[in-house]
Amino acid sequence: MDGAWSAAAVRRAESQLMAQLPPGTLMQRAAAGLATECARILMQQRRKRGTAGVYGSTVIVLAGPGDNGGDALFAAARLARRGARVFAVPVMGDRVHPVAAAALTRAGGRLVATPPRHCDLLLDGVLGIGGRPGLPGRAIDQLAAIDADTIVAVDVPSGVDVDTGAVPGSAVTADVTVAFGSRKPCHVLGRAALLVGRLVLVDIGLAPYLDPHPAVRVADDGDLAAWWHEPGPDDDKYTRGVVGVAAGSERYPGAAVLATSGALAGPSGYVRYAGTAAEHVRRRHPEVVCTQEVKEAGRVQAWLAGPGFGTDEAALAELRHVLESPAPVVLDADALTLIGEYPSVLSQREAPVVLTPHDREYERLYGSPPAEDRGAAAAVLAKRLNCTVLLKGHHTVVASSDGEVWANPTGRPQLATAGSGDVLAGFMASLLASGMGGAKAAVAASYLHGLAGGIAGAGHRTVTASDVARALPLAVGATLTAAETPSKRS
Ligand SMILES: NC(=O)C1=CN([C@@H]2O[C@H](COP(=O)(O)OP(=O)(O)OC[C@H]3O[C@@H](n4cnc5c(N)ncnc54)[C@H](OP(=O)(O)O)[C@@H]3O)[C@@H](O)[C@H]2O)[C@@H](O)CC1
Ligand SMILES: [K+]
Repeated sequence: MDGAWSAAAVRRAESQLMAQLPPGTLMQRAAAGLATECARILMQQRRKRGTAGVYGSTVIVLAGPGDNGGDALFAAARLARRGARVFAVPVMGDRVHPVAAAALTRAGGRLVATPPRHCDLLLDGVLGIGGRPGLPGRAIDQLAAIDADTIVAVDVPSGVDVDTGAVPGSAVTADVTVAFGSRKPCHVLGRAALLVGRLVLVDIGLAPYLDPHPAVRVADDGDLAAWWHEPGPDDDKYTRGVVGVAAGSERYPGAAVLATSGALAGPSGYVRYAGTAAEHVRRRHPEVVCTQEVKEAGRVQAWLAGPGFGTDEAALAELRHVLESPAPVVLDADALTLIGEYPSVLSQREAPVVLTPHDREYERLYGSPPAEDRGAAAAVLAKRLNCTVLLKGHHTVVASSDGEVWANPTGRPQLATAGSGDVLAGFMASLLASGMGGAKAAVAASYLHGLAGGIAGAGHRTVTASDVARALPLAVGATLTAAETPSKRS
């Protein structure tokens, strides 16, 4: 498991590490890693666009008053020694890291009030983990005036709320963010995560000192492999888990087809469908056993209820039947609307429930839209309803009722397509049926669904929900293989 640590947790780890090192060592490690990445970017730009490599390139630094500016200035000094023309602009009066500014000047860089209008690379060293949200006015003006081929944020895109990923004011939009020691929540949560661009982690030796419980957990291939239930020689279709899908209607048969596609792509051995779109499901998936009603479906190890299901009395009655079962349940789409209207139907429930709201559904359940701190927003709803909550978005968040928050690292815009959520919900129910716990199933489903979106959309192809369902087994295979041979994943 990987994670993202709050600014305070990073500072605690940093002070333990620094106590054992000569002064300035950590900043030099950070600056060296940053300069290496900048040099790589400049070389790539030369190959692609025929512009300068490091030698002869123009680099502008927006330098804030603290150590973040220090990192940027020391890295820029390294680039200046390799022949880059470096201009550093102090953006908070004259306050800049004095030792780093002197190092830059010695290397041939210049501190200026007005830099060139165009540069090959702009280093955002305005604010790091000591920054409050928002940017100083001079930084805003410079960002508007400078045309940069690539913007590299130092540690975090300046202006974001580091611990929550909220972006209440102006902030830098980076092409690449070079982060030191660990991810911070802003790299994986909320609108801030959209400003990060490609994230590069520089190892500065902090890992052994970080709290084992990060503020936000981030799953990796190893977690997925550890949680996955591989069928053994004694398994049969029942022991692998039976998943029940209560979805779709005469009006929305597609939701039933897509949700069962998702369920069939998962690890369970048997998929039952209960609902009025049975004919459509049977035609598309002859392996699914269909009934008209939940009551007739027989035993299952996990249910999905909700996609395309309707919100009328018949749907409410079916939802009640699902919730009466002792099996874990995923509630999606129309089931969330029904829970918002009749919250008492959840109150008797003891077996795990996973809710999968997008923002409007969240509002129906919670009474107000999710806060900009989406990790906290998911966690308060999870606690109130004693459920796991998967809050959908460009960076999906999962919160368990005991306060664990996970950010999904694999999401991508291609997944914002009709029916994609039905596939996700069906797949998640299959993971639950195979014995995975509520939060793990939600985390694993969003992780693999994101990878499947990438596989289906490779080569910038348009992606449909059916494509995502077809790509899910490939995503599973790639993840389990990569976990065995970590170097195989590019
Ligand atoms: N931790 C580590 O492991 C390592 C950390 N390292 C680096 O240190 C960075 C953290 O540096 P840092 O603590 O000096 O804080 P930083 O973010 O540069 O800025 C604080 C200054 O900004 C000001 N200020 C704040 N908000 C503002 C606003 N909205 N608008 C305007 N001004 C604002 C605030 O002034 P104040 O107003 O509070 O007086 C203060 O002067 C970290 O991100 C990483 O890059 C690496 O070198 C090595 C390993
Ligand atoms: K920064």
